[in-house]
Amino acid sequence: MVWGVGSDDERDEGLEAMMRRLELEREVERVTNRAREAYERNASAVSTLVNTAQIPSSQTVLAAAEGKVKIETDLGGKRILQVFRGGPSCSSARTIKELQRVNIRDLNCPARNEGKILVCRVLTETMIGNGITFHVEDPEELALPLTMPSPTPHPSYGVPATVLQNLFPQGTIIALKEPDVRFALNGSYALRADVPTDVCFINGRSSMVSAIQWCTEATGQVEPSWEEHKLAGNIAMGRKELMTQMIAVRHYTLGMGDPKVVSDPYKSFQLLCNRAQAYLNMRQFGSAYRDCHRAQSLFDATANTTPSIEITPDQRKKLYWRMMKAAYGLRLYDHAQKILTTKCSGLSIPDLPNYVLKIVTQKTGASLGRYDWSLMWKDMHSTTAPHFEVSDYTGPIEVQLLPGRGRGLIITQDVHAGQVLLASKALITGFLSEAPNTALSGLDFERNITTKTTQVLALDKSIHALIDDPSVITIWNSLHSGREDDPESAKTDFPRITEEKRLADILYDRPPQIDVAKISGTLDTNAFGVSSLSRKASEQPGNNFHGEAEHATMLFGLPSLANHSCLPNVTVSHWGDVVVYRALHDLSSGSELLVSYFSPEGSFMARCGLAKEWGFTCTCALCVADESDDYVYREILMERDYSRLMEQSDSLGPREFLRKWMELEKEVAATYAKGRKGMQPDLRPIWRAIAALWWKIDGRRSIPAERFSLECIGTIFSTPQQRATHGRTIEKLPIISGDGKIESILYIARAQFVFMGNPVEGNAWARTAFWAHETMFGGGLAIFLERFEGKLPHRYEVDWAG
Ligand SMILES: C[S@@+](CC[C@H](N)C(=O)[O-])C[C@H]1O[C@@H](n2cnc3c(N)ncnc32)[C@H](O)[C@@H]1O
Repeated sequence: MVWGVGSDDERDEGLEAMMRRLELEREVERVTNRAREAYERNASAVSTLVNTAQIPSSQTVLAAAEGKVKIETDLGGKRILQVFRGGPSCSSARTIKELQRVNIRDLNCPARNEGKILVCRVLTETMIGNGITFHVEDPEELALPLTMPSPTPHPSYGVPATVLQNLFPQGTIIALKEPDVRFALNGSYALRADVPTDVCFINGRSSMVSAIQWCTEATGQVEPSWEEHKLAGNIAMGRKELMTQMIAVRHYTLGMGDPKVVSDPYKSFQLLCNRAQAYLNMRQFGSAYRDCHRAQSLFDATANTTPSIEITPDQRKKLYWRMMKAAYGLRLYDHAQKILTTKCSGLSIPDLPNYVLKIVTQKTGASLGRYDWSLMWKDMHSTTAPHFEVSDYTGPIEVQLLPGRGRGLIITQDVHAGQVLLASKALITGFLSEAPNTALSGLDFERNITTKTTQVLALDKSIHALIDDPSVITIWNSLHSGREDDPESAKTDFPRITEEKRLADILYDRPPQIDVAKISGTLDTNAFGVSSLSRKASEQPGNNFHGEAEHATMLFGLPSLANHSCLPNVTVSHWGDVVVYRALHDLSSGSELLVSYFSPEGSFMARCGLAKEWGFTCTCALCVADESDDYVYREILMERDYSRLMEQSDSLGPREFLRKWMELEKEVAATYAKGRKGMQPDLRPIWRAIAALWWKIDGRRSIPAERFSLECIGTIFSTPQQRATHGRTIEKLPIISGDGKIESILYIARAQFVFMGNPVEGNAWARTAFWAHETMFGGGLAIFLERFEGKLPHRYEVDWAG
């Protein structure tokens, strides 16, 4: 409700909401300050053995937890959460067997207690907020809170509370590898597991646990039998909800720890197969593949092990089918095909022909850059977080080290306008819809940066993605981490990893080491906000603190190596989580592929500022030309007079308004150096405003004005001879990516129909708009028509075939 409008009751509500917001802002500030103090204390304190006198007993903790609120700050039903990062946060790369069991009194703080493992019991119910937090007790009945900021592969902010609370029920026994002990916000000791693989489920019947003497009986349930775990897992998995698959995984994992299962490979096989399916349902393809591989080694002599069990043909079929799907999900298409032909042929699986076709399609995409754009377009509209099953395509480009700009992408053969040069699926995405009704603010004290909701989500998901598929770590490492101390920051190439190498990394001997600070740095330096062709997925309103729209966050591999120019020669389009680079013009072999990191329509000073933030000075022809202009005065004119005119639209008659815009055009044009030819992007919005006014006063004159607006950004119009050969009105497209130039071309098409009564010209301009769309985005006429329905000269029949 707008403040000051409506009944007294509504006004009171408005006031109340405002007070709540102010109070919340103060609370956010208080918590931030406390967190910063805790971070600084942790960073500067000398690590010493914990003082047990300052650690509460299990009873004290249980009494204090009684009736505690479980969900944090709330504003009108919306959760406002702060996520704090900072401090060392590398996961343990050791196996449980390599670690020495200790109790809480043996731990140091602040420290990552290397070489140690803490076996403890979940004491309290799970609190939900910044990830999840619950207290654990050790065998001596000392209790500490344990926080897991990223407990689930699907960000916990979108996971129902009931699922989160069921992940670690009271009484569950867990082992904390190389425990990270820190001072919490209130100054007391706290455990933290930034990487969830450091927290292992331990079956209460296992030899490790039965050797422990606990002071008290466990609160909560007694360890179920392995059959009960299997049944509970099957029930959770059968509910077919993504979130309950995590519960299924927990049950199967605990079941596998039962001594009866450990000593019986057949039982292990069953649980591994089931867990693989639960992982597949969660799209955790690496974990699914590892389970299938372990299960295979129990019966298949070709897996380089001595088979220890016999299985039924049905079990065999199920296992290989799951394994194939895991390989496909990992985008190991050759390997998936091999499993299909050697292990699945002859099986009566209804989906089999579908997968045969899918694999061929992916391989075609990878080798030719051909995709089913219409299908992607359709899928993109059916979800708010689109992930596509497509292979990456690398066209005729190679990575080269370029003087003064690090690596860059060089085109290795002549290419034509519109040719796909690169198509690449995001390594990681963060969509606002993944944290429904939640505003997240990430604070990284170490790097002194604040991140938005989708960036927090992307970090959470990155941790899980790398746990699931560590073969991608090589790609991550080849991107700049933004850390000076990173030995890998002087990169010279981009790794192309074979399927064999990826498989070896996925089937690791020891857990991969996940460095959260490094992941955060890499995201910060390389990920960016993405506006997808489908706005539904990429830009959703209103989740953050101030209700602003937020783009999706995405990180790409090879595409990240493209350097910047304010005169880019490729267009960038986003289809869900896939980025596509197409040549904007015909380009010759040896040219560098250049994208624009920011809008070339920005003023020279704005562009310089943005390039500086990226750590370079742009030396493109536009910047060189701009440097000799009176760019400071131009900036003043655009900041002051342009903005003022934009605000005046309603208060002046069209002719008076037009006169003012024309005056401004003259003044801005005069700031360009004498004799300067070509692009003058600052004039573009002015000419668009002039064109719009002519539309109202004398429509015919809007055509040359709109043409100027296109010329300012580098458009070259076709000569009559050129038109005679291809029928287009434009020879060379302007540099601006996005939809603006298509709108301008369609604007002229409409004016030709409406004001000039010239359908021949109208058709030529409309077809040129379609050609421009094909060059920039591809996808065919249907997509173009759907996207530009509102801008088309709709009352007139356009002859698209020409
Ligand atoms: C996304 S990376 C591009 C790949 C990078 N060159 C590399 O070696 O990893 C962005 C970084 O590349 C460099 N860069 C990009 N465009 C540049 C340009 N036009 N001139 C100089 N350096 C540039 C800057 O260091 C920038 O921070």
